[in-house]
Amino acid sequence: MPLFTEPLLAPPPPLDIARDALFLDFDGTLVEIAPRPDAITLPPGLAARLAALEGALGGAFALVSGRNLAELVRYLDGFGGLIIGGHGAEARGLSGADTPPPEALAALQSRMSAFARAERLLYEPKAHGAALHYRSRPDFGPEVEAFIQSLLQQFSGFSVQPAKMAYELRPASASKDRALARLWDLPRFAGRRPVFLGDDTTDEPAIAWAAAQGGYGVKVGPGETAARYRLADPAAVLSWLEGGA
Ligand SMILES: O=P(O)(O)OC[C@H]1O[C@H](O[C@H]2O[C@H](CO)[C@@H](O)[C@H](O)[C@H]2O)[C@H](O)[C@@H](O)[C@@H]1O
Repeated sequence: MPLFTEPLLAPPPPLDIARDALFLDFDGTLVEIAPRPDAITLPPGLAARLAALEGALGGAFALVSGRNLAELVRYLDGFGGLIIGGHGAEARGLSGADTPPPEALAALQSRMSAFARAERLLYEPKAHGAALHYRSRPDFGPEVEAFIQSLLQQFSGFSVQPAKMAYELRPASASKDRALARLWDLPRFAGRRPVFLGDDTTDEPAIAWAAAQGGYGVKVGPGETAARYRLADPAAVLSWLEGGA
């Protein structure tokens, strides 16, 4: 008898463009995970495809990522819609939504960068935090986590954000679900049902938020989740978005 360690979930029903509001994560959801953050390969015509989707949804669409907003804007040149970056700390298209960077940001980044150099890790500075990637040293996760936890004792205003082969520190007040709750007041979302697609731990609060508003979440890839549906990978996401799942 097979032993299932995670819920078996069906693919989502087709998107209802007249009724749904769509929120998409970036890394691992639209774009395959790569060895380094700057080594991703964008699916052909991604920005134009997102722009078309946004139009079809009457603007009820946003990209919601942990990445720096500036990077997302650069990768998606040609898509002019709503973007949430920095795990909810930054926004394009929503005035007054940006979280001020925590006061201790520069000191914190200097400690993380020095640790990365000493331990041969990849350091990723962010506008509101920073990440330590240990993909090149896959067994080193516990040490990275312990170091990140130790920083929490010394610098206030941050929360730990686990990511795929990485640990990040982000502003404690920023999260994807809180950012979505702010977006949700925009007139374009009125009367719609939120649908959130994501692949990682940072996406689970947003998945729960979508369900609490009467919508649903879709987990991309394997792993435990509160989502109602699952798609295997970014290729399956793109196919579903184009009506082919
Ligand atoms: O919220 P997301 O759009 O999913 O962003 C989460 C983090 O994604 C990036 O890191 C991850 O993807 C990299 C590229 O595939 C990969 O090399 C890394 O191991 C993953 O953790 C990004 O670098 C982070 O800033 C995002 O927070």
